[in-house]
Amino acid sequence: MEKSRLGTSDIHITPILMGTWQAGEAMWTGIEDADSIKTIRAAFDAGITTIDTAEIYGEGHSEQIIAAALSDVRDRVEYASKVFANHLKYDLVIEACDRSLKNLKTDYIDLYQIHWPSGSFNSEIVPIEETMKALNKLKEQGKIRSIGVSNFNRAQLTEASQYGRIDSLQPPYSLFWRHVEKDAMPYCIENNISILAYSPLAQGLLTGKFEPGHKFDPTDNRAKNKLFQGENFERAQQALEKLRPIAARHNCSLAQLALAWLIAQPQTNAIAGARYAEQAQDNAKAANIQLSQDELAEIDTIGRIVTDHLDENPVMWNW
Ligand SMILES: NC(=O)c1ccc[n+]([C@@H]2O[C@H](COP(=O)([O-])OP(=O)(O)OC[C@H]3O[C@@H](n4cnc5c(N)ncnc54)[C@H](OP(=O)(O)O)[C@@H]3O)[C@@H](O)[C@H]2O)c1
Repeated sequence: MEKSRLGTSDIHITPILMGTWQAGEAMWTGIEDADSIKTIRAAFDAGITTIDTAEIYGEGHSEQIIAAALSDVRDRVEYASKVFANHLKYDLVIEACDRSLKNLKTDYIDLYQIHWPSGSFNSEIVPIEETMKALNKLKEQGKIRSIGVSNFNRAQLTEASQYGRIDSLQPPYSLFWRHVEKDAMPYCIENNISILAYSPLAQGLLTGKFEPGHKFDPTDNRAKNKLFQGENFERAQQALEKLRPIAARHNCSLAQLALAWLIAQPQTNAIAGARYAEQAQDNAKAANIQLSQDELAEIDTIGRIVTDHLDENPVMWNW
């Protein structure tokens, strides 16, 4: 898989990243640790070398699973982890990073991201200058190789950039939710900041596997995702019907088509979550699909059937 530079850093990342929010028994997804380890290893074997995690995913369990899957190939993978909104004070950032290093069984994290802006989830307000000071210190010490932010809007990203180099933004971004294009994306393009899109399959909706009337298990948080409800869901089905012939022309799945469209957007890489090895393998193949300019424009228009009717992030509850 051809890698690209992360921001202006000397790190190179794959266009499809492996998302590990779902990894392991600590999460609601009901996946056994051994299966998550196999899934992450399958992603690596399929060419995905950049792995996204966070201290809050299973309270460090996701990071431990990544270490179990990939420690023997550490020099061939890039780890991206995150510090949560309740750990943004100087000392807490340093401690959180040390915990993540221990969980990941490594002495450096390639990309360390602020997961949510201070104040999110009722966390204490911490000036961004203080958090950036800690991140710059960690970078100086070689514990992290680059700094990123997630769920920041343009104003927050601009402010954080005053205190140090930001190499990536991780926003929710898919064919069905494109708010970042109007907000922070132009700033990222001007300033050479990579976009690492999360929920790129709209939590699985873009795979086309959910039929009308689908009922989620009550423990599945997607039951609260507005894209899976009412008119949004109906519009999504209309859009998916229009995408099917394009996918058929490329002999690919709808998931691959949605990811291929996304990674063709400026400076954009996609963090695809996968519960099973087959899903990770399927997603990795999206990197080989070449869409023409006409097809990109056609897919763009189809996506608007859904996204233009949404006025807030449908997957807001997510981590
Ligand atoms: N920064 C943040 O605040 C934030 C927030 C959310 C996520 N993330 C990151 O982004 C990653 C991805 O986001 P996400 O998990 O929310 O959404 P996603 O990647 O859009 O969807 C992932 C889900 O789609 C289904 N799926 C994936 N590939 C498939 C395939 N090839 N065929 C069929 N089904 C497939 C799986 O669910 P089922 O098997 O259950 O159907 C999987 O759990 C996370 O793992 C995490 O690393 C970050």
